[in-house]
Amino acid sequence: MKYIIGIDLGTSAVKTVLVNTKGEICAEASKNYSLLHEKTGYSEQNPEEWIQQTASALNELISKSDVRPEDIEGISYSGQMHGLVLLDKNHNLLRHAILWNDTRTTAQCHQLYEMIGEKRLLEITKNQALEGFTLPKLLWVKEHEPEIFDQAAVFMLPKDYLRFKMTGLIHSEYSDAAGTLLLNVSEKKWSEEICQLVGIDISMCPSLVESSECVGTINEEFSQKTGLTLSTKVFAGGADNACGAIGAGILSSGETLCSIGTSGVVLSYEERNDRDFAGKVHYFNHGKENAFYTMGVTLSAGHSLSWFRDNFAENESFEELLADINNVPIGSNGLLFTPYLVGERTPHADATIRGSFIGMDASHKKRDFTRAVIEGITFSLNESIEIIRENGKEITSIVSIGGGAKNDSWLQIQADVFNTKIIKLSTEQGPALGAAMLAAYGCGWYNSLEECADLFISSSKTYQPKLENVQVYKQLYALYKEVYYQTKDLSKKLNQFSRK
Ligand SMILES: Nc1ncnc2c1ncn2[C@@H]1O[C@H](COP(=O)(O)OP(=O)(O)O)[C@@H](O)[C@H]1O
Ligand SMILES: O=C(CO)[C@@H](O)[C@H](O)COP(=O)(O)O
Repeated sequence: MKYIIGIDLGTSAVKTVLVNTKGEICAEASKNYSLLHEKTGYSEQNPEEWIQQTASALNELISKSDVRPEDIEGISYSGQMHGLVLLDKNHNLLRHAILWNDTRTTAQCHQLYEMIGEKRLLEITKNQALEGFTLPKLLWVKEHEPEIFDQAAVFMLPKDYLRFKMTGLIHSEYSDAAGTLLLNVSEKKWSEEICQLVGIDISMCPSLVESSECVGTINEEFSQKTGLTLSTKVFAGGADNACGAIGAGILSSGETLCSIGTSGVVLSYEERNDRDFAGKVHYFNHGKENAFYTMGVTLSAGHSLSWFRDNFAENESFEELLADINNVPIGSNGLLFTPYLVGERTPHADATIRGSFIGMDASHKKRDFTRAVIEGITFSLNESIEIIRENGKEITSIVSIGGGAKNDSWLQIQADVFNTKIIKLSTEQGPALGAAMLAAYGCGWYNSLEECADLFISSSKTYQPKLENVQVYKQLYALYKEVYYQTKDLSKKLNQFSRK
């Protein structure tokens, strides 16, 4: 039997899966790492930790599976998007990675509009200038750490750095490059025009390949660290949301995904490279060749729940914390939560907005707060669904993946708030499975990703919207949407008192 490995370099952990030719998951191993929040709005990670923890997860994966390393034919990647990794000319790291949920770059986003023009930026990249994207981070380093920027020879995205450490070779691929604001999304090439206008040398951009392309094999150093053989083929991989979509079978028009990890994402497949969403949702290249997707992002989706648990229910598992939410009525007894812990992306591109509980009263218990957090995250994702629907998409079913798809009550809440059927898959491995599928397809096991999806993916349960719940949620959702406008200015004023 032959095997492939999928690696998902997430924000909270690296997850690895070993899959056989029948699409069966034979082993899983995961290792956590930390987030560094040195100041309000900052979010960084040490890329060396990604490498150490991936090596340790792969070691565990191989030893517990008992497969012969020479039977592992291919390996591929999914990675948290947008993070900036900077290397010098000898390919040494210059600083910690600045991550997708770091919001220090509001000034650089304004500068980008001044240098390029909002309309032209949108024409080339299909996206707005948002704090989370890579180019504003590059400009921030240029302005605030010139001594580091002067040494920078190449920039990389998180999983591309991991692949580089495993092969010694530097590449980028379209699905992740799309999230940098340096890619001409429809023409699939780095934009010389943007590089020139913002003063970035285009040689800093790694060469581009397709997600399923073989870029090399495992190098000596990583083989020694993990037990992988030098003959295992390495495929480029994709952005975590592209891989999440592949791993959920979102491979043709009309298919939509909801992924609740640290962030929350609503993603809809697009065949064409020329649709105009006016930057209201992201428009990126898929991991499937010449395909695209639109996507709305809630920055703190799962993060809001883990923040709540870590601070107010420290010793409880997510299962324990959520056990009681069905004993709380829809609307959490008059409590609303907005999940703006680190600002927001869709539909409000606003780095200074902060979260709130509205409607607290003396009768509220912890379970009311817990349900309010779950409902608030789901309302926020519904704002992205609303934009996609308003632009002519009919959404009649959504595949739900990520940590947020582990809980039955939450899946029913998604069906009721989104007013559509929700499909839960039989494996929880979304992006890691998508990465494994890229390796399986790249190895030539199947003629297409679709053929691979038929074998690898199956649904385990569906959740239908309940009409009476849908009606109540519609009223609550209208109130939820008002909270942003009512708290926007307050958040700005409070900002001066936040931790610097
Ligand atoms: N059993 C569970 N029930 C509900 N939510 C969960 C559960 N387990 C994890 N989560 C949520 O999922 C999030 C982690 O999702 P995951 O997809 O593993 O994240 P990432 O890929 O961002 O590292 C947690 O922050 C938490 O909010
Ligand atoms: O910024 C985005 C997408 O634009 C995030 O979705 C990141 O890609 C991180 O994802 P998770 O770690 O939450 O899966």
